This record gives sequence, structure tokens and C-alpha cells, in this order.
Amino acid sequence: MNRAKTILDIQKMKATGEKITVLTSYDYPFTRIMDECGIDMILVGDSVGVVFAGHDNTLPVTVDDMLYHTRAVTRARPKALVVTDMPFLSYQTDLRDARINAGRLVKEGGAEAVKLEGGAHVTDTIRAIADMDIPVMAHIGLTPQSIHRMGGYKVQGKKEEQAQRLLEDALAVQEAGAFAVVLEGIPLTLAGRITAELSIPTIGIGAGPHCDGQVLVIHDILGLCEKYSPKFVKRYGDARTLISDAVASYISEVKKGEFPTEGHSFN
Ligand SMILES: Nc1nc(=O)c2c([nH]1)NC[C@@H]1CN(c3ccc(C(=O)N[C@@H](CCC(=O)O)C(=O)O)cc3)CN21
Ligand SMILES: CC(C)C(=O)C(=O)O
Ligand SMILES: [Mg+2]
Repeated sequence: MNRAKTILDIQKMKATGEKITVLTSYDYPFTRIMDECGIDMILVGDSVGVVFAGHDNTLPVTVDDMLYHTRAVTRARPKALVVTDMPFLSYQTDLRDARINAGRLVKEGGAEAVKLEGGAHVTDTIRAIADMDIPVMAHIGLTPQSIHRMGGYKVQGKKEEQAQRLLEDALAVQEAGAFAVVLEGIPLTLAGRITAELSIPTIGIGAGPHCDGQVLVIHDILGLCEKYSPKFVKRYGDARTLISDAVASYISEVKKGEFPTEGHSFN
């Protein structure tokens, strides 16, 4: 496909059974590379606060942070659908704040959809944003902005009662108008049940193989995040060694007078 992907293309993939691939990106060069590889969707995640800015969790991330990174991503004009996370405190206070902040991410950032965390208790918010024609992706299960309520990043829905509530959350966000839903940190059988029950695509992270698509944090698949190594991450490359080797070689060559050569210089 040579044109840009839309939410319709993403939703069609659930029907055809083609897996939906999603990665986070926070800047221009990473976006260019993963888009050339054919990624379906790019998530400008609030995980930027952890993997880029060095915070311990996602709570300090602001709308301005998300705007800055969303602009860097959309400047790469990816074919992938660009979805931006609504950060903590940008949609929890009231519907007016939620609408303005979602609108800014689209209008000033160039995002094509927004994502927010929560189930049945955020359906009014999902509906309010969807009503202004901004596609909304929901996010249930292990919701990182709820770290203090959960008492850490813990797998959710292990007990049947909790699992039932998560299934109800999934149905509620679909009913409220979400075009897709992220399932994070839940047992694989529950993710399979939710995926079978919903007509919108499910995108899993730490939710097993039965989801319609998968998402991971780009720094995690490259071995660039020392802070967290959840069991659900698979490292597909070692960018840390790549960077470290290049930096070490540069230092060594400058110290020895081997760089720059005449070829790197001007007469
Ligand atoms: N680099 C990075 N990758 C992520 O996926 C990510 C972030 N940062 N920051 C925000 C949240 C935090 N995430 C995390 C972080 C750690 C675990 C973790 O260690 N989970 C345990 C399970 C613990 C339990 O249920 O008892 C694990 O072993 O995977 C899970 C999700 C996901 N998100
Ligand atoms: C990992 C995904 C789902 C996310 O919300 C993020 O990167 O912030
Ligand atoms: Mg997030």
C-alpha cells in the first residue's frame, strides 16, 4: 500500500486476520526508519517520559511534551497511522479539558488519533472526543498512569472477577466509540476472550498472541532501556552496543590523533 493508512485500514485488518504491527516512536529518524519497514501504526507514547526523558514513570509527562514529540514524528510524514497518548491530567479533570487537549494533539501535533487509559469510567471522555471526530484508542488492563492505585506495574485480571470487569471495560470502550483498544499486562486467555468478543481491533502488550495486533516500546526492542525489562519484551537488536562501540571508537581515534584525517578537513 502506497498511501497513508487510516483507521479504516487498521480496522479492516481484524476482519482479514492480518496482524496489526505497532511500535512507539518519539522522533523523526526513528519514524523514518520504522515507516520504511512498513509498520502499520506509530504510537507517540507517554512512555517517552521513561525511555527518553529519564523519569521513573509516565506521570510527569505534559501535553507540551507530547506535542513536541508528535510534531517530530509527523514531520516524517509516515504512511503509518499516528496515534498520540493523552498524558496524565490531560483528560481526567473534565470533558472540556479532554476535548481541548485531544484537539491540540491533532491540530498542533498532527496526530490522527489519540489514546487514553481506562475502561468503563472513561466512556464519557471517549465519547466526548470521538464526537469531535477525533478517533480514540482505548487502553485497559495494566494502565501505567494508574501505577499508584495498582501499587506498581502488576499484571491485571488474574482473578475471574477482575477478568470479568476487564471484559466489561472492553465492551464499554467499544460502545463509547473507541476505534481500537490496547490490552496491556493481562493473561493471554483473557486477551483472547476479549479479542473474540470485540468487533474493534485489540492491540496487545504483555497480553499474549491472541490479540489482533501487538505493540512494544521501540527502546525496549533495541535494548535501550535499562530501567524496565518486563517479561513481555523481546529484544530484537542491541543498539546499546552499537552506540557504545561507535562512541568508544570516536573517543579513541581523537585521543590518538587518527581522526580527523586530511580527508575530513578543508584546505
Ligand atoms: N521501557 C518501557 N517499556 C514499557 O513497556 C513501559 C514503560 N517503559 N513505561 C511505562 C510502562 C511501564 N510498563 C511496565 C513496566 C514493568 C512491568 C513489569 O515489570 N511487569 C512484571 C509483572 C509484575 C507482576 O505482575 O507481578 C513482569 O515481570 O513483566 C510491566 C509493565 C509498561 N510501560
Ligand atoms: C506501550 C504503549 C501501549 C504505551 O501506552 C506507551 O508507550 O506509552
Ligand atoms: Mg502510554
